[in-house]
Amino acid sequence: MNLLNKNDALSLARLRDVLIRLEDTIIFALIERAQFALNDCTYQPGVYKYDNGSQGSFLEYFLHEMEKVHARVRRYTSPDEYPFTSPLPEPMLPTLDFPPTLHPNNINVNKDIMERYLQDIVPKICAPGDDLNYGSSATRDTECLQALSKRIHYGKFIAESKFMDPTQQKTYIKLIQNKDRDGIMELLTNRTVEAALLRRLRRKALIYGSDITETGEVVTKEKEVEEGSTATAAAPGATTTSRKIQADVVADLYERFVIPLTKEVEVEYLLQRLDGWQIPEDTKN
Ligand SMILES: O=C(O)C(=O)C[C@]1(C(=O)O)C=C[C@@H](O)C=C1
Repeated sequence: MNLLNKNDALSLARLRDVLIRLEDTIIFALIERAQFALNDCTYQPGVYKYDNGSQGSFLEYFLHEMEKVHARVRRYTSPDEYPFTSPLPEPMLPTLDFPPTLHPNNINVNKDIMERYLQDIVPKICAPGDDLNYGSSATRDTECLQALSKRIHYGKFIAESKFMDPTQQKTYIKLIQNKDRDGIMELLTNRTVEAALLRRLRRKALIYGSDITETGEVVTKEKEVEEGSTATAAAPGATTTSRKIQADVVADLYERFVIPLTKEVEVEYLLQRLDGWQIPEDTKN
């Protein structure tokens, strides 16, 4: 998606295409993380002494160092990129002129994303234990977190696109003026799109998580289980083998966490949408 082009950034069909592409990024990132054990010590504060004075966990240290470099190459000046850490340095590249697609807002749900990722996702996809691959786990964690953050914050563009729809704008304005959070949530919800997304995700996760044998046979995780394969067994309580994740885990995490947080971003964005905005005369009544 070229966010320097305003038409691209506000077409609902194009935005949904971006979300579909990000599904692939997220599934592969999760599969990559699932190769390594939980490595809980990378998430606990104070395990190591850090040269940047950080008191947080190894993951936070790593994220901050990486985000500093990314900030220097202006990653976070793009309206679809949100950092997890601060303070960050100014870019060394000249600023790009993004057209003002989004209404000014202060929404950043990365704290919630981090919490859910650590509490719900990592324990589901990784085998318990410690395999000493701390750098590899943290690298994969940052890839998962960045992809999830981008996907979820795309809710802002989607909300803007829905708000700008002339057939809906009047209704949105009324709901926003009444601070009717539930009404806004209901209006922006499209259950058909959500159901199709979950079906597609299950299929994708099944295919991406499969192995192809030398004879070209596709061996899915489900099949391995059915046939009592000797492939690396999942650790007790974990829902994965050491390399692949189950299709249902991905769909479940979208259903319980990715879609609801995206919708939360949409609602929050819309609640701020009228601030400092001149309501057009023809939508006033
Ligand atoms: O596609 C949309 O209309 C969105 O708002 C995105 C999304 C999603 O998170 O995938 C969220 C809410 C809708 O109910 C459907 C899908």
